[in-house]
Amino acid sequence: MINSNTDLKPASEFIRENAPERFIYKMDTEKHEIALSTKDLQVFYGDNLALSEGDLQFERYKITSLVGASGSGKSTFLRSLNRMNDGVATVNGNIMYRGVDINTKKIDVYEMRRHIGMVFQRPNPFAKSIYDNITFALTSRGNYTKAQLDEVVETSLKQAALWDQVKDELDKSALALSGGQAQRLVIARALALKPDILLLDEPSSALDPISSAQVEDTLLKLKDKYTIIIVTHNMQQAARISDYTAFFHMGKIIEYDLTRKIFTRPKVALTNDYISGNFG
Ligand SMILES: Nc1ncnc2c1ncn2[C@@H]1O[C@H](COP(=O)(O)OP(=O)(O)OP(=O)(O)O)[C@@H](O)[C@H]1O
Repeated sequence: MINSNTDLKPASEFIRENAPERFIYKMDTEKHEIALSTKDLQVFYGDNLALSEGDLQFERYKITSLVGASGSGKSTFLRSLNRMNDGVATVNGNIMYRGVDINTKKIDVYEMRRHIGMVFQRPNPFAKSIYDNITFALTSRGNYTKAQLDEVVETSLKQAALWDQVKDELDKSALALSGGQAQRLVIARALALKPDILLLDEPSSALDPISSAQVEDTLLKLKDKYTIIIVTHNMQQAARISDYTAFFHMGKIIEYDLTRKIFTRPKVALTNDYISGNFG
């Protein structure tokens, strides 16, 4: 007999009654290049466990949507990916980027964020010219010639599909741009640092439908060169633009798969309920 302690509970009692079923797609790394992955990610705000069992792989040059009801932990997860939760939450687990765990103390967080950039929900251009918005992060950390800066401004604005609209008024205040233009300027500002991965937290939820469609078009064009991870509440948007979708529920990733599978044949009943609009 392995253990004669008759006070121990039977092992069947370890099974949690209401633990939701989960399905997390694992990529074949021979066929898919992984740009970023997380392992056992766990996030606490004080004593409150906001996210656990965060294991995801993000494929290079693909768009991954993070979806789920309000408070399910999507932003908490996304913000952890480039250490935006430093000083706000305790993040345990590994975030692997090019063979390095970026969730360790020895990481130069500012340098890492040049590789993994973030765009927030509300367009937040600086009270500066369009030109200076793009060049600000570069000039504050290095020496560039005017020609180099001009080149970065043009390339970033073209990539963000804003160049044609603003090329003759680069000295104009960025605060005068429309919501959709401002959000594309903020995307251009992130691109100016030549990141590898772009994280976007509901980048079009504060925009009108036309501006939102422009931002979506921009993201689709960007995936040739960037790996994109986006939090969205808009199921149509997730279905339209993303290659992979992760469904979050009460601080856990319940299902992760190819977007077309999530939206046509989800493996977990809860995912189906959410995407069918039954809750959230
Ligand atoms: N800065 C914070 N301090 C304390 N608790 C927080 C903080 N940010 C988020 N939380 C809590 O963590 C949980 C997950 O929140 P999170 O913002 O990640 O969810 P979400 O799925 O992104 O929601 P939404 O779609 O509304 O943005 C919630 O219970 C929330 O109250």
